[in-house]
Formats: sequence, C-alpha cells, structure tokens
Amino acid sequence: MGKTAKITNKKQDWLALAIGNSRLHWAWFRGEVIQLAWDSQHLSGFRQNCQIPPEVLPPNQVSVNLSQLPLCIASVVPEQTLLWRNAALVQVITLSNIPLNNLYSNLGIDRALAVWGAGDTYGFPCLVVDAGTALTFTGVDGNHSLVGGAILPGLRLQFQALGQHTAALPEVELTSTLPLRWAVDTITAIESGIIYTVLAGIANFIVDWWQQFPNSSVVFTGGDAYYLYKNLPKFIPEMATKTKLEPHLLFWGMRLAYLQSNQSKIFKKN
Ligand SMILES: Nc1ncnc2c1ncn2[C@@H]1O[C@H](COP(=O)(O)OP(=O)(O)OP(=O)(O)O)[C@@H](O)[C@H]1O
Ligand SMILES: CC(C)(CO)[C@@H](O)C(=O)NCCC(=O)O
Ligand SMILES: [K+]
Repeated sequence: MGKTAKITNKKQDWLALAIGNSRLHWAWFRGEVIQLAWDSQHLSGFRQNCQIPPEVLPPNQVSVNLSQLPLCIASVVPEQTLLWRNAALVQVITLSNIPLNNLYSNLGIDRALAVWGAGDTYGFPCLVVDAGTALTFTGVDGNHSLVGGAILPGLRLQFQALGQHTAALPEVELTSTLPLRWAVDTITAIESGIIYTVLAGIANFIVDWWQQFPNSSVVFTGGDAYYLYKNLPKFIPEMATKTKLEPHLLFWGMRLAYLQSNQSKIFKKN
C-alpha cells in the first residue's frame, strides 16, 4: 500500500468500478486489499432501482452481498456514469481527487489514476503505458507533475479500423504469438504491420522517457498489456528489468482516491 493514504476501517468492503470504453472493470475491496477483480459488459440502460444489476456481478457467488456495497466509480464514458446516478452509495472520482500537479482539465481520469497508483507504489518519476481501447502514455516527473503523454488507437481498434474501412481486408483478432514480420499472406501482413509498428513505437517512447528520467519506472496496464510487455524485450533488452506489468494499476489509483476521500468524508449519499 502506498504512502499517501491510510485506511481507517480495515474491514470495510467496497466496490471499485472503472468504466472503460470497451467494458466495465470491477474490483471488490476489503479495506485496501483486492478480494476479486472481474470485467463485465457496459450497462445497456438506465437503472430503475438502487441495486447493482446481477449481469455485471461476478459469475460465482461470493461471501458478501456485493450489490449493497459502497461504489466508487472512475469513468471515461460519461453516458455510462449517468446510469449510476441513482445508486445508493456512489462516489465518482474526478481529477480534483488526484494530488498530481499540472493535470489538464480534460485529462482522462483513468490515465491520472493509473499514473498516481504507479508512482505511489514504485516512486516518481513514473511512466504508464495503458494498452486499452486507446493506447496511452502518461508520464509524471519527480515533483509529481504531469510531463505529458500520447494517445493512439489500441491494438483491437487498429485491427477493427482496417477491417471496417477497406473492401478487401478482413477483421483480424490478436493472437498470442508474434507474427512473421515479412508476411506473405494478408492476415499475417495486417498482424505484422500493426504489432511491429506499435511495439517499435512503444519502445521509442520509453527510450525517449528514459533519456529524460533514466531511473524512472515504466508500468504497463490495460487489456493488451500482457501481450506487449511479453514481446517488448525483443526490441529493448533492458525493458525486462526496468519495466513492470500491473493489470490492476487503475484500481491502485482508485484505492488511493477512495481511502483518502473516505477519510475526509466527502462520500456522497443520494
Ligand atoms: N472481452 C474483451 N473486450 C474488449 N477488449 C478485450 C477483451 N479481451 C481482451 N481485450 C483486449 O483489451 C483491449 C481493451 O483493453 P481494456 O479492456 O483495458 O479497454 P477498456 O475497457 O476500453 O479500458 P480503457 O477505456 O481504460 O482503455 C483490446 O484492445 C483487446 O485486444
Ligand atoms: C484516452 C482515453 C480514451 C483512454 O482510456 C481516456 O483517458 C480519455 O478519454 N481521455 C481524455 C483525453 C485525454 O486524456 O487527453
Ligand atoms: K469520441
């Protein structure tokens, strides 16, 4: 657990909901410890009552009634956030909850939370590579000040774009292995083009970051993080020792925000 927040009631259960552009990411916390994390589809409509609908809860029964827990939301999809406005105990995290400097007003809350969680755990400066629907770089310096970052289409979105906007190209799915670079069939050519270009681009951003901040940690997260993290050392050997993979990075940031705001009692009851 990081340095910026301490929990008052170690036993308290709560739910973190990170609303991404492709799906919902959930974590059930007991105090500061994640008990269970899962993904669900976006909600399709407005919720009439104050329960969390069963279709977004985890498939297996757990020992507590998750639908009754306080809910902490971080969202980059405003229409999805609105669907939770009648929930009984809900707190929506905003940039004002995040103690980093120089954040611009419409910076994605997922980017701010992930880099806060990463820096709080591994120290600042810190660079986060979030490989989700969009692939983002977010860098913060040793004074906890946003240096900046970049946004590009994520892997799946790149495959979809080619499939949907050309006559002859199929929509390709990410496979688990690296493709042949000099492909002699269409599917492999698409895989090669997207994957090698993204890997080279990420390596280039990280090398540039390390020129400015040589000892900075670099943390990967998001749906495609494992694939990219696993294959990047072939491009930069030092990657293996100087970077980390953390699937729950966003939840680390949410935990800091939740515990901090819970202490100062800005929890909103509707
Ligand atoms: N069931 C799934 N739905 C969508 N993407 C998936 C799924 N399983 C794996 N992925 C991969 O994860 C990537 C999307 O990542 P992620 O789930 O973190 O995105 P997200 O929910 O939109 O979050 P964010 O908005 O933070 O990017 C896609 O590029 C895809 O390759
Ligand atoms: C870039 C995404 C879509 C990544 O999830 C999200 O962080 C977002 O909507 N950001 C707002 C724009 C910005 O961060 O500059
Ligand atoms: K848009």
